[in-house]
Amino acid sequence: MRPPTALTIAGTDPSGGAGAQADLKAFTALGVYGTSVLTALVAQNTHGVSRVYDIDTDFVADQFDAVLDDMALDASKTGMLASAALVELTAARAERLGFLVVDTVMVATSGHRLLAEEAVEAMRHALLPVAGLITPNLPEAALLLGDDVEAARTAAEMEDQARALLARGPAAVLLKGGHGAEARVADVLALSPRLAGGAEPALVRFDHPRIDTPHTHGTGCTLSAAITAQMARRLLPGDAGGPGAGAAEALEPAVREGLDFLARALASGARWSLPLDPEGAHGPVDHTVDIAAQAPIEPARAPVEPAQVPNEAAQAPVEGASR
Ligand SMILES: Nc1ncnc2c1ncn2[C@@H]1O[C@H](COP(=O)(O)OP(=O)(O)O)[C@@H](O)[C@H]1O
Ligand SMILES: Cc1ncc(COP(=O)(O)OP(=O)(O)O)c(N)n1
Repeated sequence: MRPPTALTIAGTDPSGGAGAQADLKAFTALGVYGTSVLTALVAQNTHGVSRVYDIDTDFVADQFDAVLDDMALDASKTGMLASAALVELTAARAERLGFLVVDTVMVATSGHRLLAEEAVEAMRHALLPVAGLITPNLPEAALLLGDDVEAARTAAEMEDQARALLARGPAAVLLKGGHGAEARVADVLALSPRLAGGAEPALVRFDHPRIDTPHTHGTGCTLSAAITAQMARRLLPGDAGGPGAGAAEALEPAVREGLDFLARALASGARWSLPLDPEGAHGPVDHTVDIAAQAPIEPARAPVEPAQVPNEAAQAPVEGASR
């Protein structure tokens, strides 16, 4: 038996909240076998990115070969692609990636560039046309539409931009509204006519309460990975390659369940205090939220309160703890 299998093509986050680490956690949490092709090594944590170490394009190609020569993929997602060369390398392999979710990562919340400026054009002409779903946030959607386009501010503008992005070739667009400030967050899913099975694009609006938390590091990565995992679980071999009947039926529920998973992970992560210095930190979401709910694991020690950290207190064995 082959389990549902997915690939993330992404940069790293050693602190575990974003990038390939977040993607693999989300795949695992949702019962999907995760594989990875790393595009850049990023020194970052809940306070931001300090350094990016590029990986040679030919070594990224070798990683693709290692996975694709060995395993069949139901779905894949891209995160940080770093350069135009890596955007094009990925696009050239699209046919073998299963249903392809493109998270159009460009700039980290901390302001660090994760995609070279000149690579935006490669994303527009090479990757958008081969994507099953793209998941831009508001600033990314504007930039994909043109260098002088402004981010959408209203629901009507979001719908217009989602439709305009569909015209660039992806089978579907999820325009994420997390960057607004309203009490409710709205995301718009636009399905191309070929996916919606009609003459016009179909629009679905997802509206949910904004969770009051500073811990939003990796929300975009986690959402796109959760949708990828849901597609991998739903698609039969043969469905994934094009926006056929299987993908059309699977996509809306996959997006809905991906958003629900993220909402649970955000709500649970809101109670965490991982950063040693909480001032200005954006902690991760809780990818284990469902696993912990299904099979509660007895804590090996009492939870550490922030005041006990650092460092010796966190490392000293807690009395009565079994490890
Ligand atoms: N505080 C929040 N409460 C609830 N949902 C959120 C919150 N922040 C972000 N989201 C959701 O997380 C997803 C990613 O949001 P966004 O911040 O727009 O993208 P990115 O992380 O790529 O910049 C979206 O679906 C958005 O609705
Ligand atoms: C390696 C890597 N890839 C992507 C991101 C961006 O993560 P995202 O989920 O869009 O949100 P922030 O972490 O920027 O809040 C990243 N930081 N690192």
